[in-house]
Amino acid sequence: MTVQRAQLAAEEGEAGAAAISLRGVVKRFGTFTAVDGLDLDVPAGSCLGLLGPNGAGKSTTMKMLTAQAVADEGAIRVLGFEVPAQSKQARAAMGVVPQQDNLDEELTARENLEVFAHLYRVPRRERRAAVDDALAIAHLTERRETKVDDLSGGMRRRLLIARGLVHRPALVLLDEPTVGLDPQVRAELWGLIDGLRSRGTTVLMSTHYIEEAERLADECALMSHGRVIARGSPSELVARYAGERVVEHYGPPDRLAEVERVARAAGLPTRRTGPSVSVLKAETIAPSLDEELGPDGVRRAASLEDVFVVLTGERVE
Ligand SMILES: Nc1ncnc2c1ncn2[C@@H]1O[C@H](COP(=O)(O)OP(=O)(O)OP(=O)(O)O)[C@@H](O)[C@H]1O
Repeated sequence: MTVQRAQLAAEEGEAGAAAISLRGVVKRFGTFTAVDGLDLDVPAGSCLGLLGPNGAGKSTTMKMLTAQAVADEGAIRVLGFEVPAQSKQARAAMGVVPQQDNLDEELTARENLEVFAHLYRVPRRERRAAVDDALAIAHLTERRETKVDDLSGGMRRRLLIARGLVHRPALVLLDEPTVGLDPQVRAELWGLIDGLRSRGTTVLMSTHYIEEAERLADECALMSHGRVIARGSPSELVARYAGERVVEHYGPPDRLAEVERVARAAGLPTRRTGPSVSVLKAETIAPSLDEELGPDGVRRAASLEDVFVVLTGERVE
């Protein structure tokens, strides 16, 4: 596919076209390799959740897509443009919502969006409608003349997202969109992100909140040590790595160690959660093994959190 053709396909959200493609991408900081041969495609029109523990390389990956960081090796293509060589064009076509709130507090919600509409070269006669649309998407129409300083934390976050949408990009990058927010504000933002997805905007969202990825992403790419170690829809990942059910055993440390030993000898994955050990893929446990594991297990449905912990060896927040 030619560059122009790929670009058109990605911009039009053609099924199967990759809006983002990374091949063999490496990023080093001194002797430390933060991104280690990353291959990743984000199909146009989908929402991909980049999930991983702290330090997995999610933010560095996002930064390389906007050329804020430059890869040491590999190839990156965003909406058909090569990055960093054509990063100016790529940045003009995508919306970026940063983790840090950098709104202009002295300006109103509307003025903040107007500045960006101008920066993103939205034609003058279309600017007003573009700003109005972005305000409406973020449910901020009634607050258009409110100074940012007087908006609540949740409203500011919605305005930050609206600002990333004002030039009607085909692709939006969201870096940890709800980090540190209370549950109510998080739920509001989830509604907003869900709306983007249903309008066909391609979304790449980094997060370390499992629930966020589970709730919003068509697919999750689980990152660890700078690579994607598993990818699929949340339900596919759960089925593949954790099965249908989990049995959770509570007890003193030696009892937990015993459960782990027995389960692992039978080839079943396990995870530790504070005072308990969970045995995954419990639906495959034969009656004799069930007896050996003991009657104290509590059964529950397997979750994406189980997958995260088993594959990354990390705890979740
Ligand atoms: N500018 C830098 N200089 C040196 N090391 C860096 C730099 N930026 C990132 N790193 C290191 O690279 C690794 C990956 O960082 P990155 O921020 O991409 O991870 P992350 O998955 O986004 O984690 P978090 O959720 O904590 O942001 C970390 O170990 C981090 O300390």
